[in-house]
Amino acid sequence: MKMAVVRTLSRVARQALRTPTCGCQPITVAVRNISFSPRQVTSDASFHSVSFSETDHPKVLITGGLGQLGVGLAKMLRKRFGKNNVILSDIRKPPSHVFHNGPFIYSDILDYKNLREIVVNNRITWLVHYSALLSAVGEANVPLARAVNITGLHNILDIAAEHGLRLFVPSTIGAFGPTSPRNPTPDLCVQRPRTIYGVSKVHAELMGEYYHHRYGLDFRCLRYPGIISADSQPGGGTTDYAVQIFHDAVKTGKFECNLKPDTRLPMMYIEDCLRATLEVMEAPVDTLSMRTYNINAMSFTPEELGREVQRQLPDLQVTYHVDQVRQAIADSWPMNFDDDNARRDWGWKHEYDLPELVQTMLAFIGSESRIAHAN
Ligand SMILES: NC(=O)C1=CN([C@@H]2O[C@H](COP(=O)(O)OP(=O)(O)OC[C@H]3O[C@@H](n4cnc5c(N)ncnc54)[C@H](O)[C@@H]3O)[C@@H](O)[C@H]2O)C=CC1
Ligand SMILES: CC(=O)[C@H](N)C(=O)O
Repeated sequence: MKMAVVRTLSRVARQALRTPTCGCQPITVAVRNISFSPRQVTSDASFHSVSFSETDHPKVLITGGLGQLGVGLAKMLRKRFGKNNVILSDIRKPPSHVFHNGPFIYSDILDYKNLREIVVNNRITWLVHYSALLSAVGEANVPLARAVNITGLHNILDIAAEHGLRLFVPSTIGAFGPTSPRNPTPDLCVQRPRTIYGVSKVHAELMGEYYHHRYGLDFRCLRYPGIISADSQPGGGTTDYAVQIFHDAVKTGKFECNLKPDTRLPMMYIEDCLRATLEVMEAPVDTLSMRTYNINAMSFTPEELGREVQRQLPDLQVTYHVDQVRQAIADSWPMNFDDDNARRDWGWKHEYDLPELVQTMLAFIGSESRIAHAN
């Protein structure tokens, strides 16, 4: 009796593997090659895949483009691919310098139809998905973080798969947790983050890789360290202190840090981060042995950063008033990031270490503040 049941189950399983009953296509067939959408399958579906020859310029859409990273990325991509080939989008109103520097469009990633209309009407071929709630603001509003970072990502994945887009989704050092090896953290290890931000980013990594294997989606993902930029403000993360210190050092000569002096985290200057993003997007498929890579540049504590800033501005006073939420998050994140695979596979190489970072940031913010005083 038992053997008969086992035989029947094995037969059913073999059949199920041969002929999917879910209406899905066999695993080996890429979604764009057979005009099949994981979201919308109709009996008379007539989707066509976008033909994108490698010699053409891509047509890029950046979601969440008004945050810390999007405007800088658009500027770099527009230099390379032409102003009108890169569209910034967000749910916020763009400042006038952004609005007048190239195409901007309203797009809420939770509105699937609107997203699809933008992709179709503008013949988008690359999608850079920057919309997200970061670690600290995510903990302050978990339902919204879950909606934007998880439901929004589902919309992006389906649209990218349906229209044969090359999709970049950034992940983060925050995709690791207290049980991950922290010094250094390799690409593949335990990932049990304790924030909704981290959980949503692990979900994004896994879903993107799943869509790649299941539907042939050209998904590419880099885990960014904390990003430091002079002309854009961070959006509510744990690593924000490393941007604020430069503004306060120049403007007031005093900085109150919300992390403990010995909290070590991986960091990167924005120029390196944006260049890495373009490089991985342009990397030939056969160089990518993985679809999610760590990238790194440097690693420091608030105390070490303060000392380096004081080499240029010796009067800077640094004090500490620890934010318990951010400290708990930082204590669960990598201290150092192992990015050997990115360096080996597609030639990743950072240009800014701590001294160059500090010089560049102070030069930029100092000259802005001198211009502001002169006006
Ligand atoms: N800045 C950093 O240090 C790091 C950033 N990343 C990732 O890079 C990406 C970009 O980061 P940032 O520019 O720093 O983020 P940010 O927080 O500065 O900007 C995110 C943008 O998403 C937009 N947004 C929110 N809800 C939206 C919705 N429903 N539809 C469309 N847009 C929406 C916001 O208006 C905002 O402009 C994020 O995915 C983030 O997780 C990863 C690691 C480090
Ligand atoms: C490292 C990140 O992902 C971000 N800057 C944050 O601190 O939340």
